[in-house]
Amino acid sequence: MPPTVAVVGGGISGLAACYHLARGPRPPKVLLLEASARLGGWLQSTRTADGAVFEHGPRGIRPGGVVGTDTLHMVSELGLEGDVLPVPGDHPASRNRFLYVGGALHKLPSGLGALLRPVPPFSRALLWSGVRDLLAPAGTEPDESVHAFVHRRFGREVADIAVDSLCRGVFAGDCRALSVRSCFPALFEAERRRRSVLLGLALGSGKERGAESALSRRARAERWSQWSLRGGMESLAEALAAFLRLHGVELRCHAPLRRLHRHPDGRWQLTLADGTVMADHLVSALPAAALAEVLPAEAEPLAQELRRIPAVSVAVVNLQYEGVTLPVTGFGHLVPSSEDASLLGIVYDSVAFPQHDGTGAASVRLTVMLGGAWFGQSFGDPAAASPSLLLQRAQAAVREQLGLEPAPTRSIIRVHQACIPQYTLGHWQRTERIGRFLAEQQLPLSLVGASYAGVSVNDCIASAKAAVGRLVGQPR
Ligand SMILES: Cc1cc2nc3c(=O)[nH]c(=O)nc-3n(C[C@H](O)[C@H](O)[C@H](O)COP(=O)(O)OP(=O)(O)OC[C@H]3O[C@@H](n4cnc5c(N)ncnc54)[C@H](O)[C@@H]3O)c2cc1C
Ligand SMILES: C=Cc1c2[nH]c(c1C)Cc1[nH]c(c(CCC(=O)O)c1C)Cc1[nH]c(c(C)c1CCC(=O)O)Cc1[nH]c(c(C)c1C=C)C2
Repeated sequence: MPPTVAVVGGGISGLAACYHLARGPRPPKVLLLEASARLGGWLQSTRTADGAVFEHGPRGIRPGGVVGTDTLHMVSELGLEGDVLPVPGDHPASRNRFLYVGGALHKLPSGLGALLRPVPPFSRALLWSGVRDLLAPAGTEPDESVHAFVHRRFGREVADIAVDSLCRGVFAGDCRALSVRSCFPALFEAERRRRSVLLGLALGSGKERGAESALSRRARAERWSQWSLRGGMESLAEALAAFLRLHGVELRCHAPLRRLHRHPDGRWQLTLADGTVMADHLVSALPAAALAEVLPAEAEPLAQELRRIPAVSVAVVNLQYEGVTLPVTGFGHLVPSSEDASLLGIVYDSVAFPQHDGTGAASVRLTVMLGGAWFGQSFGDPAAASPSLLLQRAQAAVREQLGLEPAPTRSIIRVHQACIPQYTLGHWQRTERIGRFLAEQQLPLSLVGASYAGVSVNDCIASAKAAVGRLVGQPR
């Protein structure tokens, strides 16, 4: 009898873990347990009768690097090539990103001009920040906040405006609390290797590639900045689920894991709402805090570390307008916390993916993201936040920041509780202690997912692939 591997959590990480388990030469028996009624986790797309697609979670995946190449390989294997919607390098959504500072939109600087003369909202030419980085001594701390690191290397303005906004646009987080070592490992390592971040990045290896496919070669040739799928990001979860069913993986929704016990024979006993299941190995694709709740008493030191990995809540408001024109064209804009802490930014979805506009009247689709690390102070308890207040805030921001006066013709409001893990200062020590505990106790447990080593969809898929590789003893 092949061993049984239970994968808990049916988000992209759990689905990808099942995918890599199922496609091996001698696959184990694989069982996926998901608490909710659907698979995909934060991959959530609403498709309307008129053919429009609204994303409530991720909306674009980066094609580059090992992880981006590997994801495109998986997408090819799933037969989704024909559904990929690329954003090529010369597209406005690739070239233009904006900051809303001092009551106005500013295109993020690019090109030589911006390097040599001051471009608002920055008061000095960015050349000076570059020179500072080339001359500043290397840091010696084992970790530092993203803000402190960028302030030290590039100066206060870059930290307060550009990097504050970047952390809001990726982690919905506060750059003064987030760890540079864990959130931006490439920057941290560049400084360690070459003393200067710019030098380190310029001389970095950059040659590593994942599993190539025709799709990844096309992405490189056309310099895609990101891609989506015709049916939205949720189609990736749907295609994975179809592949897994075909390969004999048992997929169970409405199956929350309540408790874990180690059976005397070494196997896990999983307590579900309607009975128990035995497994030789467990892959947890749960958020860290959810795993902490189900661990047995003897794993309390592990549970304590897991509880120290927090996550922030984000309100996602999708809006559709008819008969309006955006004042600028690009991916979207971010708002630094000094301008308005509660409003993270606005994505101009129609620019990157007009294919998702549907067949109705010419429309503009926007997504307003609110809250993040500032959710509590801005809107109170996310479990009780008022949808109408969030809608009002989102509409007001669109009016003020983009000048769109009419009321939207469609709106969808979602509050995602604890949806983006925060790698705060010292996260690397927490993950090391977690790894040590698992090894010392020889627990048949693998941890994958956004809580540990990267929040992007690519990183989640890569963490699942690496964990399965370690489990079955093969590089994958
Ligand atoms: C608003 C938003 C926008 C984003 N934008 C992007 C983007 O543009 N590009 C990008 O690359 N990434 C983006 N991300 C990040 C990325 O989408 C997530 O990090 C990723 O989807 C997390 O996947 P996961 O499988 O690790 O976790 P989750 O999606 O959280 O999945 C965990 C699953 O576990 C289940 N579960 C919980 N408890 C139990 C239990 N006890 N028993 C069984 N099941 C349980 C949950 O129901 C859930 O389905 C975004 C995220 C958000 C929230
Ligand atoms: C305003 C809030 C958010 C927006 N997107 C996210 C939040 C919290 C979440 C998110 N966005 C990206 C990722 C993946 C990161 C990766 O490594 O691939 C996640 C989790 C992609 C991304 N979005 C922006 C940037 C700079 C990045 C990093 C990758 C890249 O350069 O493409 C910018 C951005 N995000 C949002 C807006 C409005 C925005 C504006 C320019 C929305």
